[in-house]
Amino acid sequence: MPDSLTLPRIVPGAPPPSASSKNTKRRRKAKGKSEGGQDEGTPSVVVTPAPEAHKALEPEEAREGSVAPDSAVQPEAPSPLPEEESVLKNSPIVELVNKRLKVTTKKITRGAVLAATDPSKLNDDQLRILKGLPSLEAVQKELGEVKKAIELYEADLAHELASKRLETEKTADARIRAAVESTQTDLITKTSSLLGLVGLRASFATGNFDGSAFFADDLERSAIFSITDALLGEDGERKQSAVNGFLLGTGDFDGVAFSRISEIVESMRNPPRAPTPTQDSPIDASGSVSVVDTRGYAPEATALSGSFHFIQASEIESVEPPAGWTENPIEPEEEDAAPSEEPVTNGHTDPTPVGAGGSTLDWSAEDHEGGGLPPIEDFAPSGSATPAEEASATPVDGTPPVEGDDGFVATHRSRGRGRGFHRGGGGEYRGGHGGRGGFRERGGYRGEREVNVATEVQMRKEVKVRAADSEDVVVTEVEVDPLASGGMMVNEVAVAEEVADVEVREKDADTGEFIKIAKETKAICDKYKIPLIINDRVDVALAVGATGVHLGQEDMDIAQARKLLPPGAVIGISCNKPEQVAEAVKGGADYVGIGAVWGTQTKDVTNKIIGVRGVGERLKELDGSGVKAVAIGGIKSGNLWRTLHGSVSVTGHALDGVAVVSEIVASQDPRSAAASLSKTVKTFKEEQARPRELVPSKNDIIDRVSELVAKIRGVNPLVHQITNNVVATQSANITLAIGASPIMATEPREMEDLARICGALLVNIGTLREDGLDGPRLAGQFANKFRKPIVFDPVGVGATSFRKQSVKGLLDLWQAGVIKGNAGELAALAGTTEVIYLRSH
Ligand SMILES: Cc1ncc(COP(=O)(O)OP(=O)(O)O)c(N)n1
Ligand SMILES: Cc1nc(C(=O)O)sc1CCOP(=O)(O)O
Repeated sequence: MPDSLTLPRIVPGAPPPSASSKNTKRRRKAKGKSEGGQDEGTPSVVVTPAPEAHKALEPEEAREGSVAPDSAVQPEAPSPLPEEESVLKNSPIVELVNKRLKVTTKKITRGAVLAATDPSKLNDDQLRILKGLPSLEAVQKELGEVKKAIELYEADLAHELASKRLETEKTADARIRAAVESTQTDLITKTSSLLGLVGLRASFATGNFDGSAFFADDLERSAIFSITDALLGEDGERKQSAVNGFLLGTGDFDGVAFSRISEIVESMRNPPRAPTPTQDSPIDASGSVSVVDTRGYAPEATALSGSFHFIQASEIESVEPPAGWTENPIEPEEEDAAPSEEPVTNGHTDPTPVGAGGSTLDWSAEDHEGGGLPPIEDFAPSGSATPAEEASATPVDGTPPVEGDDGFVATHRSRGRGRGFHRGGGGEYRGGHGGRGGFRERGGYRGEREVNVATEVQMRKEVKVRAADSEDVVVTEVEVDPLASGGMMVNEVAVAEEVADVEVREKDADTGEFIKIAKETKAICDKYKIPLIINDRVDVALAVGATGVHLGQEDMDIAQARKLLPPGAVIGISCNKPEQVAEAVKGGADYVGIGAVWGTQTKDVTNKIIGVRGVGERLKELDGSGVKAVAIGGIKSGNLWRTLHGSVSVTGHALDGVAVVSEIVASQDPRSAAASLSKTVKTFKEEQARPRELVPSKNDIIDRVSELVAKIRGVNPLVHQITNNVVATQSANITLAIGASPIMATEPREMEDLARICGALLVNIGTLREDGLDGPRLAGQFANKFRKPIVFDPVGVGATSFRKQSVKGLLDLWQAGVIKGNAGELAALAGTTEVIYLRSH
C-alpha cells in the first residue's frame, strides 16, 4: 500500500492520532522529504481552523500527506496522455509555491495549537502569532489557488505538448510505414523483374525469345544477355554487381545504366497493348499488322519466362505516317529484298524494304556495288518536309562515292534469287584429306523452327564457315542437323557459294558421332575446296584430316596441339582479353577468335562482352605479328558494318573476318545471309586496302570544298543537327549559307523519319545532358542504317567522366564518318595523354 494512504487524515477538531510506528515514521520521513511533505518535527495532530472545516481538501494537501487522496478536489486538468503520466512531476514554480505553503501551514498549525491554549498563558510573541493567524490562513488560501492555477496551466501545456508529440510520432510512424511498404513493393517488383530476367535467360538460350523489339540497340541487347549470364554464372563478383545494380538501380552493366535495364525488363514484362481497333484505327479489321521483328518467335504456351508477356504480332500497332507528310507507298517486299533487320529500337524497326520504291535513297541496292556514300547529288533535297522523290539507286553519274573511305558502303541484301555476289578468287584449298561424306537432308528444318524452337535447338549442330574471301578467316557458320534426314542442302549451297572455311562446333555428340559429323562436313568442304576447322578437339581434327583446330582458353594449349597436328595445320584460339591475344601471338597461333563482341543467344558467354571498340583494343596486340583475327559473337548483317569499322584499332589494325553462327543458321535463306555477310567483309577489306590521302594539299582542299559547295547548292540537302545550344543558331545559319537546310531536332521519336529524309547528321555533345542521350543514340543508328554520313563532335570529351561515358556509349553504338575534334579531344578519344603531356611541358 502506498505510504500516502497510511498517513493520518487531518480532520477538523478530531483527537490527535496515535503515535506512528518507527517504520511508518521512517517511511513517512523519506516520503516527506522527497515530496516536500511534513518533516518529523511537524506535529502529527493538526486542526484546521473552523472557517475551513467544511472545505474539501486541495489535491496538494493530499499529495503532501495532509489528507487522504480521495478527499481531494481534483483539478479540472485534462487527463494526462499515457506517456504524460510517467513524466508528471512538479515544475520548479509549483515547488516554490509548495515550499511557501509548507511554511505557512507550519505557522498555521502552530497558531492552531496556540488558539486551543488559554490566552492568559500565552506570551506576547504567541499572542502576536495568534493574531496573525487569519492573515496566514488567507495567504495559505491564496497560495493554494495560485498553485492550482499553475498546475492547471502546466497540465494543459503538458497535454498539448504530449498531443503534439503524439501527432509527430504518428506522422513519423506513418511515413516510416509508407517508406517500408514502398521499399517492400519496390523490392518485390525488382525481385520479380530479376527473376523474370533469369527466366528470360532460358528463353534466350533456346532461341525462344529474341526480344529485339525492346532493345534500343545492340549494346542494350548485349547488356541484357550478359546480365542474365552474370546472374546465372560462376563469377560471384559479377553476379553480385548485377544483383546490386539491379536492386539499387544505380550504376551500369556493360555500358547500359541499370535504370535502363530495369526499364527494358519492365517493358518486356508489360509490353504495350495495342489499342482496340476502331474504324479509324491503323489496325485493320482483319487484324493484319506490321510485324516488329521478323525473327521474334511467337511464343508457345510453354513460354519459359513465366511472368513475361511476349508481344504478339496482333498487339503491335501499325505505324502511321506522321500527319501532313506525304509518305511514299510501301511497296510489297521484292522477291529479292530482305526485310530490313537493324537497328531495331524500342518497338520500332524499319519494315520498309530499302530501295523498294520507298521514299529514301537506296544505298543498299545491288547496283550500288561500289559501296560507300552516294554522291551528294543523291541526297534528298530539302525545302519542304515532304520526303524527296526516290533518287536513283545508282549514282547519277556513275562516279565513285564522294567519301569513299568513311565506311558507308551498301550492304547487299538481296535474297532468294541469289544474284549479286560472286566469290572473288575462291578459297585456297588447304584441306585435302578425307573422303566423301554426304549430308543427310535437313528435313523441313525451317518449318520446324518456326513452330518449335526448342526442338530445333536441341537438334542443332553447328558448323562454322569462314570468310568468303580466299585467305580470309571466318565469316559464317552453318548447321548440320544429324537427326534430320536429307543433309545440308541449303547450307551446302551457302558454303559453296559464299564462305571461305568451315568450323565444326559440336557440343553434344560423343566422339564417334562428332567424327561422323566432321567427316560429312569435310566432304562438303572438299567438294568446294574450303578448309575445315574443328572446334576444341584435336583428336577429331586428326581423325578426319581437318585443316586445323580452334582452341578455347581452357582447351589443349597451342604448343601441344602443334606437336600432335601435321605441319601446316591451322590453329586458332579464342581470346576475350588483350593479354590472351598477346599470349596467343607468343604461343604461335595462326588466328585468334575475338569475342564476344555483342550479346549472343548461341552460347552461354561467361566472359565480358567487349563491344566493337574492345575488339580494337585486342587487335592492337596483333600489330606486326601476322596473326589473323576474326570477331565472334552476335554478329549480324545489321551490325557487321559497325563491327568491322568500329573495331579498327587506334593503330589501324582491322579485323580479317568475322565468325557468325545464327545469322546464317537461323536464316530463312542461309545462302543470301552468307552472301550479304561476305560481301560486306569483302567491301570493307577493299576499302581498307585503298590508299588513303591522309593529308591532302591546301589547294586540293580548296578545290574540293568549292566543288562540294556547288553541289550542295544544287541539291539543297537537309542536314539533321543535334548540336549544343551555344552554337545552334550559328550552325543553322551557316548551313543555310552554304546552300543546305538545317533541321535541329532532338526528339528521339523523330530520329527514324529524319534519318530517312536527311542528307547527313551532325552530333555535337557540347551541352549534352543524360536525358538528351536517346536522341543522338537513335539518330546515329538510323543514320547508319540509311547510310547517311555522321559528323561527330565530341566536345570536351576528356573533361568529365559523363562526357567520356556518353561518347563511349555513342561510339559503341554507331559509326561516325567524321570525328571532328581538337587535339585534346582526339587524344582523349584515342586514350592517350600525349597532348596533355605536351601542354604541361
Ligand atoms: C572463331 C572462333 N572463335 C571463338 C570460338 C569459341 O571457342 P571456345 O572458346 O572454345 O568456345 P566454344 O566454341 O568451344 O564454346 C570459336 N569456336 N570459334
Ligand atoms: C561460338 C561462340 N564463341 C563465342 C566467343 O565469345 O568466344 S560467341 C559464340 C557464338 C557466336 O554465335 P552467333 O554468331 O550466333 O552469335
